[in-house]
Amino acid sequence: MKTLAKILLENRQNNGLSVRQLAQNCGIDAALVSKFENGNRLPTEEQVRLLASALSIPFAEMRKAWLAEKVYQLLEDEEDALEVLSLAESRVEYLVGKQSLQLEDLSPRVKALLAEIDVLKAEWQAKRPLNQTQLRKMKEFFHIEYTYESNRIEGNTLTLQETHLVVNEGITVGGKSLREHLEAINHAEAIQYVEELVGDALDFNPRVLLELHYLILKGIDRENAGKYRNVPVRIAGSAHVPPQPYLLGKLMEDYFLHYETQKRIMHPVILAAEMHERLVSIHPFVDGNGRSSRLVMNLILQKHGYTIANLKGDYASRMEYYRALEAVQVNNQPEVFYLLVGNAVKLSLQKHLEMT
Ligand SMILES: Nc1ncnc2c1ncn2[C@@H]1O[C@H](COP(=O)(O)OP(=O)(O)OP(=O)(O)O)[C@@H](O)[C@H]1O
Repeated sequence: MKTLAKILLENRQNNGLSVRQLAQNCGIDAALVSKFENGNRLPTEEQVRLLASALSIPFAEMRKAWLAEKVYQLLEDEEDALEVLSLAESRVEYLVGKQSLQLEDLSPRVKALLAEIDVLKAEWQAKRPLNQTQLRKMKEFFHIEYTYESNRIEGNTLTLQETHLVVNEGITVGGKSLREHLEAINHAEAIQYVEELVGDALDFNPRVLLELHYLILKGIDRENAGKYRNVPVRIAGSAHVPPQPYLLGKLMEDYFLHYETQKRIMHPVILAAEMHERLVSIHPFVDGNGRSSRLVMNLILQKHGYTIANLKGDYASRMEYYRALEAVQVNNQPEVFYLLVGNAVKLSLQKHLEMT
């Protein structure tokens, strides 16, 4: 890209104008115009507008060169200029990258899956109201399965049956650590909180996220439960490096802003997948990011009338989940993750329908 100085000089010469003539045409002092052309001074935005008009250059084009020059001037003496630029770039991508994603932007494969899901959802909703005992039993079944699988992703070794005994019967399982017991109990409590929110006017917001995280780490990590991290983190085995802690405040602000702007635009399944992926990619907590993000996804899904999407914790499924996250983070390809979440939503609706 040409510098602003070069654009000015070349366009003035191509227009057959002297510096004085150009200065007269745009009402700017000739000495100042010379400084702009030499790169010794940067015009104001208004001066860029006047120069663009006098030289018949589209203002938007010239403004881009002007903004790039401003960024350059800001960073030219910085030792870590490239690193700062790449951090700023990821912020900008995050802000504008997918903001306008709408149904028509999705691939035919994702759209077809969403169409199937919405047929199933309509069938599920047509079953309402379900018998209360039946509903309670179903919830008990799916909540335990969800706690089991989500904690299994995290490395918890309780079996499905043991998870049931710990959560529903209050039984201690021999040979399993206190932490594993607490993880099961905490996750079940966090689902309960999600359930309350589903029936409540309160929408997903920063306080809800911190509360969910607090419930996940309650009694396990008092120092970090319900708090954003203030240390850098790495995700084991992943090429994705979560942002430095000093960026978290702004990133989380953007995260919730994104939710507010997209919640009435995006398809709910895509919205839920995105809020999940963005949260684990930012990785705002020292621990418990995956479990919290999966709960956020399920809060959004259930608020829109879908059933709990359960990502499985067996080795192959876990690898598929991590690969799908990396595809978004490293290659900016969210499709695989949308399909993964979409398939989990579809399976969940099918299982719920089979049980009615
Ligand atoms: N590229 C990636 N590869 C693997 N995991 C990733 C990646 N990006 C984000 N993650 C997320 O990081 C989570 C692990 O982070 P963390 O240990 O803080 O969460 P957790 O809730 O304690 O554990 P888990 O999510 O494994 O249950 C993964 O579950 C996944 O959701």
